[in-house]
Amino acid sequence: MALEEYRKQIDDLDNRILDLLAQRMEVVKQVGDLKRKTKATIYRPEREKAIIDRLDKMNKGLLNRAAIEAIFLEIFAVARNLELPERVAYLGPEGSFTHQAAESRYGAMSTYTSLNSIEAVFETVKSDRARFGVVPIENNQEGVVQETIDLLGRYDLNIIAELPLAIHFAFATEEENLKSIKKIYSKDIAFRQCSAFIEDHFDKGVELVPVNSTSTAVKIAKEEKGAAAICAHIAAKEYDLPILFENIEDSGENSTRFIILCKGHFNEPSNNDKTSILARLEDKPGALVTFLQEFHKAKINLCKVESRPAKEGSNFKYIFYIDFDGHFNDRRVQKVVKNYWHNIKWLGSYVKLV
Ligand SMILES: C=C(O[C@@H]1C=C(C(=O)O)C=C[C@H]1O)C(=O)O
Repeated sequence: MALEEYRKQIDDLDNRILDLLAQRMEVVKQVGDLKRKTKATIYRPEREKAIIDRLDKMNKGLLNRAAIEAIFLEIFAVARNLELPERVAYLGPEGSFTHQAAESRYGAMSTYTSLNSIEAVFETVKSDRARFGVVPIENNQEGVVQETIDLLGRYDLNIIAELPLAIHFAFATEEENLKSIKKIYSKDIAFRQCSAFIEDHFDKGVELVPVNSTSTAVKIAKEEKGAAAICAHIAAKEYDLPILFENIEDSGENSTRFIILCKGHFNEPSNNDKTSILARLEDKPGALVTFLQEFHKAKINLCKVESRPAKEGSNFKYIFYIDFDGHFNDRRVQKVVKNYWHNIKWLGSYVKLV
């Protein structure tokens, strides 16, 4: 068949896809009206997961699960926006990895607010200036983001979803020749994670200048002669700084887990959930062991236990951040927590992705 004929077929199929999408959005609008009347929640991650699971199962074509997910997450994002445009606050600046994570879930049609600190994201969601907040909670090379854990204790917000993102760094500059580069701007953590690349390509004479974000690094490198930035792909694109090398990080397994925060939101069980809690246990020998043994006895898998010193004025010495498999409503989970009501703060139960 000639190219023109193939293209004709593609055009016809696109027309049908668009028509079907418009029909889908009509139904979504009705769902939106219904939800507004009943004051129900717009974002239902467990329903979105169920749709993707079902499509993945019935799929006989060329698409794999990742492709189905990429297409449908964008459709869901547009759908939610049609039900009720909802603002998403994230730890900025624009072009940060958190921005990239937020866009991967909320798509191109949502309204975003970039904020300067993790606490500002909590505060913005708390005071209803945004419906959702996206912040990092853990990097597999650097460990947990302690500020996020502490803020989860201080604010009454819920974790409604987790977002794992593979972190890749790019090397971007206006210079065409590496020899002309005198200064490299980036975040401290990025220099550490790209140390082999820097050693392999530059001598000791090059100055590594830490700045507060990789987006700032890009902005400076865009203006300054002889400068380069180590940054997120999205940041270089945003400021139109040419990328010379992609994926320059030492370890190919650098990933960050982000969480989505929301006020007063409860996800229905999805069959593959994770629950996060904060536990304040008495300062006496064996308190933590006894508590954790309850999970063991109930055959509940613990994914993470992090201890944080309790702040002054508290009767407790340590606070433990705990992730475990299962939904808070599961009978097994309820059995464990029923003797610990006073010690536990439930943070959220959400679809497990990691
Ligand atoms: C339409 C709904 O609202 C949202 C959009 C969805 C969709 O586009 O299919 C699914 C779940 C919700 O996040 C719904 O709850 O069914």
